Amino acid sequence: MEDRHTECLKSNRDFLCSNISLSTGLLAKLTKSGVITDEHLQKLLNIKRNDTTKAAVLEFLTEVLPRRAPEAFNLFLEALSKSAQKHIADHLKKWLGDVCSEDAGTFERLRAELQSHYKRRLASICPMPWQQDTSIYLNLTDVFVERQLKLKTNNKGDERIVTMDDLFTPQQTKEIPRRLLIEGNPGIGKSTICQTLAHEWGKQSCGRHCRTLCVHSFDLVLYFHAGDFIDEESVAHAVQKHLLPSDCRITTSELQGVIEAKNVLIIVDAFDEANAGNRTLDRLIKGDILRHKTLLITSRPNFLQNKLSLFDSKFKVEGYDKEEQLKHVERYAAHQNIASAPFESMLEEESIIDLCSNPLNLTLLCLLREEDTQLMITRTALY
Ligand SMILES: Nc1ncnc2c1ncn2[C@@H]1O[C@H](COP(=O)(O)OP(=O)(O)OP(=O)(O)O)[C@@H](O)[C@H]1O
Repeated sequence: MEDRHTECLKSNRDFLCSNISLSTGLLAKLTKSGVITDEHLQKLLNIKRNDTTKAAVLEFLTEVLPRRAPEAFNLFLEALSKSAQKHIADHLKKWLGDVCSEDAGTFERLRAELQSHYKRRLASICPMPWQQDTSIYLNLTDVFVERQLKLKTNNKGDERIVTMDDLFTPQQTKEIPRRLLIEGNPGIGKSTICQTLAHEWGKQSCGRHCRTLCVHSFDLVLYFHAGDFIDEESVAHAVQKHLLPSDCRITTSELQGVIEAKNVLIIVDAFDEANAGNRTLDRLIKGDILRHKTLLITSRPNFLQNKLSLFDSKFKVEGYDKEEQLKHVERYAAHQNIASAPFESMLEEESIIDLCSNPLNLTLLCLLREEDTQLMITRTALY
């Protein structure tokens, strides 16, 4: 039986014990629809005969009904309605309706808070976060270059190139992947992929990601750095501390309820930076908690070796190809409102050609080139 139905029976126990009549009509309907077996029937009749109807109802509510299949609750309501006890079925339905609308209210508030958080915090990229004072910000939507990923298709090392739109597409097993891993070298664009996914979701509409099972198919997207889970006993605690404003009055148990009930994508960036002693993250990856939710982890290579088998889909993100390099510099130039020719010629410069396939290096080279278009960029200038 579903948790909310068990909760409903528990919260209305007094009312039900005082009001239900275990009539022959009700018992016959419960037996016919398979809510109770002949054995249950005999037991309930014995209790009713030797004790009271209340005691038999209590046995039914606590020992029988909660252990039956998920559909048993609705069959029970149907049996009540058809045996002249419709007012009891209506009472339970109303209780459920009230609780669901409370949950819906919490969900809507949480969704709105997260969307506004992502819209505010993730709209720009800061390519040099270590330079706090003179930080340069680039508009994510303007400069983002769509990435190709390599999806591992078997254990022999075969791979297939996919786009970001294919991230959540079911692979061989035809089941929606629940544990996804993206690995890639430093500066290759893992965090930017995560940021884009959360930011796109925050924008509410599908936009260009509408062709497949995209990020908008999730009710909620929870976007974390791996370090956000350190010392947090649950995902709900991490949401409250890292994703919500401190005056947002959604309790951790409300958060837990919404996370359990909804279709949630949990994005965790930079496993390599904060995996030691990170118990909640470990439990998430193993599926000890929230195993039916979708978890997307990013990491530099070789940090998840003993956990690789836990992932349904494994992707690699590698350096830019020539076309992506060109897009990167064109978008950068358009963003800064300057001609792209000097940036395009930079891509052909012998001394730095190998550096241009790394998005971080290429961004820094663009910043250098913009500072002084006469500057002949050398590797030394970059470092
Ligand atoms: N798809 C992209 N489009 C445009 N710029 C990008 C893209 N990916 C990365 N960049 C640029 O490269 C920089 C570094 O990328 P990012 O932080 O995503 O790399 P990373 O793989 O997470 O690195 P690390 O492992 O060191 O954390 C970004 O700040 C951004 O300037």
